[in-house]
Amino acid sequence: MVASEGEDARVPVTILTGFLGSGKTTLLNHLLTAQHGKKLAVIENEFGEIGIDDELINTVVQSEENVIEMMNGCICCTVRLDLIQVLGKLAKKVKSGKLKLDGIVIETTGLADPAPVAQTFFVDEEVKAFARLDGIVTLVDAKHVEQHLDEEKPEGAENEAVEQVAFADRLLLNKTDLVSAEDLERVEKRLQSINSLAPIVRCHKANVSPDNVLNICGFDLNRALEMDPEFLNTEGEHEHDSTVTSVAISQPGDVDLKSIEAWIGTLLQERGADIFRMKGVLSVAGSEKKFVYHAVHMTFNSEFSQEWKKGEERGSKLVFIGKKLDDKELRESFKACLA
Ligand SMILES: Nc1nc2c(ncn2[C@@H]2O[C@H](COP(=O)(O)OP(=O)(O)OP(=O)(O)O)[C@@H](O)[C@H]2O)c(=O)[nH]1
Repeated sequence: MVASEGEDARVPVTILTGFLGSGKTTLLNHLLTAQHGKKLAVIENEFGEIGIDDELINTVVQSEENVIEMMNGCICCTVRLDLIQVLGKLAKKVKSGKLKLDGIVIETTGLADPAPVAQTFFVDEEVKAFARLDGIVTLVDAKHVEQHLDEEKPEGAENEAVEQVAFADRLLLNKTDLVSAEDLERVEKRLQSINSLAPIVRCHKANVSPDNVLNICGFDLNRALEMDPEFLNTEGEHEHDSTVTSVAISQPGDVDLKSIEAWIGTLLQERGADIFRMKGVLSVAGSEKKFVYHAVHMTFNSEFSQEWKKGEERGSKLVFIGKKLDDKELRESFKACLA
């Protein structure tokens, strides 16, 4: 597409944010399968040292059609330079005519503050010339958001859930099936009290029209500066709540389904308040399919999904994010479930 005079020809960028388990990957899967005719590049960022989200993105759409880039680590701190690099790589391909791109979607980790990610699009000259920040879209888990907004943080640490709502250009109030109409009203009022400008779209399974997410022309630098006068200060420090940590387990071989179910059941019951997020792709003995599970606090979902491919090494990957996680204990109790 050739831009007409006055039109911004830069690639629009959407930052997808939202607390752990709010539905970002679910939305991404919709965006990648919807018939909008746009070619998107997706940049995935994960907290924790092993990647698992790429497994959770519908492999059908992980085709040549879409460009998926992975980055591990916290996007708002250490991996900012990686982000600039990934964007630089995309810019080069677009410039040389190898790639035509209608949009870039950056999925941040559930614990990221979107402001420093947004800042990248205003302070790095090369990035600025190639891409424009179109909007910050924040997924909100209707069932758990209040608990995270209310959370007392250690001195100096920011509340990421609040930042994510405050910086949103659009709020997608997801998981409407898990709460009552009164709860929804109350949550909506709470969101408006933090951010009165962002329109709120209610949804189930993050099923919204791509028009609600892509090319919304939502980001306004002046508003960002009003909220945070230090928005463009690259030296600015921010501190995460260090009591929230992650444990990642990667284990070759098969697990026994019954033992795993019992183990997860106990964790949900006994640790559901402290474990914000669990997810895993497991190799279950006797099954040709991958066993995928998700938990957001005590809400649990699991299914046998895609088949193991021929020649693919079978094994399990699990991630836990939360408070008071005991690395050693989690590993040992998981090992007891091996087949
Ligand atoms: N009941 C219900 N579950 C949902 C809804 N949307 C998403 N989920 C489930 O919530 C879980 C988390 O969804 P994800 O899309 O992985 O969330 P996420 O924000 O990408 O999670 P992280 O990347 O770990 O922060 C999955 O089991 C989803 O199937 C919804 O509207 N209702």
